[in-house]
Amino acid sequence: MTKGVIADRKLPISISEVALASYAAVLRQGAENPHRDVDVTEQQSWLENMINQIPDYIYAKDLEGRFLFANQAVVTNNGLLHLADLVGRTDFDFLPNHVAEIAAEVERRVTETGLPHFGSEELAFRTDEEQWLMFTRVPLRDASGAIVGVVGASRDITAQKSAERRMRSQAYLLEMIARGTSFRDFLEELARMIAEFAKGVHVALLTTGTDPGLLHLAAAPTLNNEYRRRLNATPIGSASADLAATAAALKLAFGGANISEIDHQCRCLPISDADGQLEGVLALYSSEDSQYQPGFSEFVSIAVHMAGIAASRHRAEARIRFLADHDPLTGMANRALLDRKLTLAMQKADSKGSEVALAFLDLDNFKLVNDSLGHSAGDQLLKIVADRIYGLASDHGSIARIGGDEFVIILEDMDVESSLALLSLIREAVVRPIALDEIELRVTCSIGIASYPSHGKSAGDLLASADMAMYRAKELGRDGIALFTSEMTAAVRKKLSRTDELRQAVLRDEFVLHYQPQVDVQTGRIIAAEALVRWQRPGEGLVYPGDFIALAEETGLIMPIGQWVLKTACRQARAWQDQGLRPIRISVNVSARQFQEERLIETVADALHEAGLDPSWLELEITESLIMKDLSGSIARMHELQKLGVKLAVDDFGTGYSSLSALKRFPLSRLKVDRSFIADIPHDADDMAITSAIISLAQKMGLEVVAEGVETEEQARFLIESGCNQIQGYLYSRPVEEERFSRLLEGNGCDHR
Ligand SMILES: Nc1nc2c(ncn2[C@@H]2O[C@H](COP(=O)(O)O[C@H]3[C@@H](O)[C@H](n4cnc5c(=O)[nH]c(N)nc54)O[C@@H]3COP(=O)(O)O)[C@@H](O)[C@H]2O)c(=O)[nH]1
Repeated sequence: MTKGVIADRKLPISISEVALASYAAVLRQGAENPHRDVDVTEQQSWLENMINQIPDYIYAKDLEGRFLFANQAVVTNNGLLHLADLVGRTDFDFLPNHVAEIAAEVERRVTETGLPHFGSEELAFRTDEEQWLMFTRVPLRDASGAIVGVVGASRDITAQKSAERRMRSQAYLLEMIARGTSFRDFLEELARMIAEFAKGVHVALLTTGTDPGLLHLAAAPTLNNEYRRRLNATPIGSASADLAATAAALKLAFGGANISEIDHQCRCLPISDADGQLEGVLALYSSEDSQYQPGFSEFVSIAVHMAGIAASRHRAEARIRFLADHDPLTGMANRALLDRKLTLAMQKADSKGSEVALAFLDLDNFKLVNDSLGHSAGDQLLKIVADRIYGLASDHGSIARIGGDEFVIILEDMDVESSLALLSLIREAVVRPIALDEIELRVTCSIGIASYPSHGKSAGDLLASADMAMYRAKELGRDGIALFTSEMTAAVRKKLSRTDELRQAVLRDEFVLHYQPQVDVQTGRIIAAEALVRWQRPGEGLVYPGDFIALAEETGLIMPIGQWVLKTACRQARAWQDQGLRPIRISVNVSARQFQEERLIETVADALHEAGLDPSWLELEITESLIMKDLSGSIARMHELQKLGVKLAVDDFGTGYSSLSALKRFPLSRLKVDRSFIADIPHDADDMAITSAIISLAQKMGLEVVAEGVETEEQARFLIESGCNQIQGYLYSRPVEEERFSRLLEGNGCDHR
């Protein structure tokens, strides 16, 4: 009846064991009390009926293994109808010898030792389907207690065994996922496991790949190469959710191989990741002859779920691997991958004796886009620019994004000259209008080119050369292309050391303010002082702002310098007031970076507060071109400053192309006519016309107007005649140190209050 002892274990007493014990007790009672024959017969029939209702297998055998008794389940399981057909026969009459021998051996041990044998799990081979039984065997004793045979009971535990197996498989699959087994190996193992749960069923696991709409065969362990080839690149049913269409396509591919005579059914189950995105399908090919183990469907559901988890993990790992080498925004190579690609390109060029052109592309004023339109608009713009660069350059080389708005293009087998045509096309493509939501933008770029092997022997050096060339393009007015020259290295070295010196100057407090008076020509009084910074560089003397402000702006050092200027100027204005001098306005230049800095309002308020200066005595000079770079942002900022109570003046007025309608929106107190218009008065009629137009414009708008750079009497006369009463320039005084300015103020007519 059974074969193959798998394991021994104690079980809680089952109903069949109770029945067995009762039956043995009844037999014993009958033997011990002959006067109760009738009762015993009745009881025996009652007991037999009861035992026959039990689905477990219960039997008794003599010492030779012959059946003495069995319930109906045993009779039926041996293919018989009546107990009488079984009694007297042995397992050897029903089972192959080697199988019957296993049971006989266990029963022999029980009868010889008198020890019961509890809970062995045995695989039954009677049915075509796998069947597991749990056996218990106890000695059968006669009235004297002598062992006369064996009583056995077994229970079908196939469902329990299959549940255990499912659990084990599930645990194994989870372990594979946790161990990071490759997705392909995982699917191979999964397909094998499913195939083991059903005979005559073929399993194919297909995954979605880079080709949209196609499924790629990942695992089909029971299929030969011809089938596998046919199944690969099967189209996914429309909208990927149409699994019936997918199944039909897979069935067609399977049948198309014409290997099997049998008409197979194809069932498709979607494999989805945690977000419900289709990652692949599980295709099951079955025929009428297919046989399934209990719990097959449950295992398939678990398998599909596990495949989804593995797919999610696989996707996450692939993403992590991708991000290690790529820029997440544009998908382009990042700096690490660029270095590797560039090194490889250089090695190839060495072996071929060719050149590599390297272009460094930086967008001009990209920060303004970010600051004024927000980072999301900035990101959109970068993606569009990246696409344009990619569209033109991808056939010729590799492209990387290595910083916010910095792109690098490696052009293999190209010298600098031949790369120029392509890079010009890229520059033109970048500058084409870009539509962002409702705004249309234009952004220019500066490109620097360096060439291997002439301009750098390592990837780092070559990139630094291209970077220097790009900076040269910026210096030349942006929106252009510059080639690297060896002089640039010297210039860059100089710039680097200058930056370092400037940084040290900030730490060592090497700055000083000079003050230039602004005079009311009607009264001859000094009405304001412009604070102008100088760098007292040890061993070099005074360095003027023209030689370091741009560098400070570029390196960000303008922030601490500007803060110092603001504080010192406010303190000085207050000090003059404290000395009893007539209060005058102090005018301070604010650079682009300072103006855009978030904490500007706080910085100004702090400087005023620390100095104890009334805000109305502080004027901030902002250049017209700075305002025009981001008109609405600048106006908003100007209003914030105005709320503090400080005055605002537009420096270099007339050079920044502000429209009249824009000018009306600026909360200004003064316009400063740029000295470039004053310089050629009285010789340049155009400048004179412009100057008088600016003056009358200011008057009409109710603004004060001051002319800077006034060096001659003629210039002053012209300005006074044109209606400009405030004048600043060498004619009255150069910028001077604080002490000298105090004396100027003291001796300036009715200086004292
Ligand atoms: N962000 C900051 N910028 C500053 C600061 N201090 C100065 N600056 C900027 O540097 C520019 C040059 O300044 P400077 O070399 O001091 O030149 C000033 C005057 O010396 C010069 N000037 C004045 N009168 C005349 C003249 O009659 N002729 C002539 N050729 N030059 C003259 O003009 C400069 C002042 O110009 P402006 O500011 O436009 O009124 C200077 O322009 C500032 O932008 C600082 O602290 N922060």
